[in-house]
Amino acid sequence: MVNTAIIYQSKYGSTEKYAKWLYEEIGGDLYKKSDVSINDLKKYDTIIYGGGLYITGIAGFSFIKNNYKYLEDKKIIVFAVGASPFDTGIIFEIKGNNFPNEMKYIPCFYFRGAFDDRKIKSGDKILILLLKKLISKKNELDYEDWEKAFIESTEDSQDWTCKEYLKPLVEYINQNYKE
Ligand SMILES: Cc1cc2nc3c(=O)[nH]c(=O)nc-3n(C[C@H](O)[C@H](O)[C@H](O)COP(=O)(O)O)c2cc1C
Repeated sequence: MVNTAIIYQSKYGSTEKYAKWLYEEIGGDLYKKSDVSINDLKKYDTIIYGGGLYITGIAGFSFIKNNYKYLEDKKIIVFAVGASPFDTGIIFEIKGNNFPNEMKYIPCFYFRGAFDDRKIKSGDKILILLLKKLISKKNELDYEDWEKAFIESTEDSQDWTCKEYLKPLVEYINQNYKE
């Protein structure tokens, strides 16, 4: 798809992996969020934004939210990458936590990422300790999905990234946006 920009923000590489796999599948132009300005996006019909999940927020998504008025005439698709296992409620949760009302119609996809304790940056190490402390004060039965996955995945290194997860997104694009 020539007229498509895939933009991503990735801290530890999972979202980047999915963005690159997607680029291999559908083409277009691939950008790190830090390398692109809203002006650069004027020429595209379709904008696909991907970001890692950090304490339920999609990394860098304010770039899309804050510039939404310039993007309203475009087709937008969002994907998020996190440690939580996939279930049908997760898209609802991600949208609830990240999408303002006027953006709720935007299609959103979720892919499972990775967690490697050895690669965690020092700022995140402190955050992880604090989060673990907070979460562990709750009754295990009350854990949100991401909290459960967070506690389990931070015990060990895990890599759930898999190209197959992209299938629903690629199918969606082929069905709806193929020129
Ligand atoms: C401080 C911290 C907070 C996180 N919060 C969440 C979260 O809320 N939900 C989730 O599913 N995964 C969470 N994760 C896991 C990351 O989303 C996961 O490692 C993902 O693969 C990161 O993608 P990236 O490497 O492209 O940034 C968190 C990880 C860290 C280090």
